Amino acid sequence: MNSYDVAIIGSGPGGYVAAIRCAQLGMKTAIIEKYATLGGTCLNVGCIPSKALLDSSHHYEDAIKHFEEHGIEIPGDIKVNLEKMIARKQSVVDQTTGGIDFLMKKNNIDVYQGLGRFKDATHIMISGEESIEIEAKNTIIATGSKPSSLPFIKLDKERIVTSTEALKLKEIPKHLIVIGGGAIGLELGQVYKRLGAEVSVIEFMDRVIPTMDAGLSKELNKVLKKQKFKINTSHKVKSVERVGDEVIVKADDKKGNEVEFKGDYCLVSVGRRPYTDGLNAEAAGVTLTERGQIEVNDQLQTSAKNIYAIGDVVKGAMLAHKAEEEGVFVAETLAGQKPHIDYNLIPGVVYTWPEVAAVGKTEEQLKEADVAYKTGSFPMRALGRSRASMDLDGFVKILADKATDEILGVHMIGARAADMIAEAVVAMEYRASAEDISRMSHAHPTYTEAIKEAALAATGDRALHI
Ligand SMILES: Cc1cc2nc3c(=O)[nH]c(=O)nc-3n(C[C@H](O)[C@H](O)[C@H](O)COP(=O)(O)OP(=O)(O)OC[C@H]3O[C@@H](n4cnc5c(N)ncnc54)[C@H](O)[C@@H]3O)c2cc1C
Ligand SMILES: NC(=O)c1ccc[n+]([C@@H]2O[C@H](COP(=O)([O-])OP(=O)(O)OC[C@H]3O[C@@H](n4cnc5c(N)ncnc54)[C@H](O)[C@@H]3O)[C@@H](O)[C@H]2O)c1
Repeated sequence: MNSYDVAIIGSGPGGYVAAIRCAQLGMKTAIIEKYATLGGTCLNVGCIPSKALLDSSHHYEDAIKHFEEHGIEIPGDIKVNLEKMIARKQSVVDQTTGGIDFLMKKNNIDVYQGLGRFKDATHIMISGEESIEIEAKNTIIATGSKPSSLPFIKLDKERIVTSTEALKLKEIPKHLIVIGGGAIGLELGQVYKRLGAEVSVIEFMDRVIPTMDAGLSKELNKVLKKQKFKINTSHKVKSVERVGDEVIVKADDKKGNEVEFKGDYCLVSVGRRPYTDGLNAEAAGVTLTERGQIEVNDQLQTSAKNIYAIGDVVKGAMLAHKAEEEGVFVAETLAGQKPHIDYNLIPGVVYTWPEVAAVGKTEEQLKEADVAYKTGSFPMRALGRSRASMDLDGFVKILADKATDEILGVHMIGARAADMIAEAVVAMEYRASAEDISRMSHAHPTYTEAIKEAALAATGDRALHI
């Protein structure tokens, strides 16, 4: 029987990064993945394919809507070849997952394909083409998550679909009904909106992206409406039914009146659930929470001392970079180091256009905690860079401690906000004040000048370009 210092179950961003770090630190490492390709949700049916389709659909939208104003004329019709678009997405996925195979080989990590199932706390059965057993001194559970749904919805995966199927539709919906106005609903909704679908979003809460700062929700809502999305907030879906090629969704609005939506496809994007099916966690003495997550302490250690859990299957944000940080954290803990993760500084991004990005506390959280804070905002439209690209929507908002000026939260919506948020993370990691950012030179013309201007605004109303 093969024996390892550490075995990792699941090869998503949590698992494969943990494996690399364990191998770097000299541990004999195995990784177990039930699917034929490595990379988990993120690389196969999540972050990467969704961004590939967002990119392609963005090019198409630019071509049909914006090329002309740039003085670019294309004779004849511009058409979408959906099959080719989906094939390009798949080739991006294949290259990326192939890259993980390479990294496993480079780091001498043994890869097992098959479902990992605990026999006890130090033995794992792997049922793939043939069944084998391995021994592991330590195990990291990184089994991720699956789409969740509502109890009354029958997902037929043809017309009533989750994100997994929405990444490979065979036709552009005429009318896509999206249940859930979070990251998945809005990102994939925007893909099909750009390709020509009518898109209706039905959101239970009173705003889209309800966990982010309310200012971001408001601005995104405004921009999406301009893009002709139909947004229905404070709506409680009560039935979803397929009739032939039609999907009928019924919901109650804020006043309790029934509203009916008829479309040809329905995307159910109401969150994801931790995935532990087939793991036999209890045989290893690993307990789950009421919500089905693996229970862990602050060291990400489960109720079994030699077993750790990371990523979507434990508490916290369901994000690839959070899973990665946790993978490194556990590997370094096993090596006797004292790593640290500041969960307050894990940024959140929604890859709509304009992009939405944030780190730290929202205004709502600061109010709730009774923290005295000040704000500085700057609109993207006041930047020369934004005018050059005609990306005028959005703003940067900095929240800083009223007494000390320390930055407590940064919230932005605009072109390339996903990349810009890294500046705020660095600043907050070093506990910078708004004045610190306001005194740093930002290249001109860039979108990042809005961060400097917002910092100036937070430091005594000193913004220069408004
Ligand atoms: C459409 C979509 C878009 C997304 N976009 C983003 C984004 O832009 N940015 C971002 O940060 N996050 C994004 N996410 C979320 C991100 O994909 C997850 O947070 C991330 O994949 C979690 O990583 P993980 O390693 O915990 O688990 P996963 O990536 O889910 O990987 C778990 C792996 O474990 C395997 N597994 C499970 N059980 C077993 C078992 N018993 N034996 C063997 N293998 C097993 C699974 O097959 C899977 O491959 C997106 C998700 C979706 C669905
Ligand atoms: N850009 C990114 O980082 C990215 C992209 C996609 C997914 N993800 C992650 O994947 C996970 C799943 O994404 P998601 O968009 O499905 O979840 P989410 O939690 O981001 O959004 C789900 C939305 O559905 C709403 N909702 C819940 N129940 C509802 C109901 N009965 N009727 C109507 N609306 C309802 C919620 O209020 C919420 O706005 C999230 O944790 C997210 O962080 C991240």
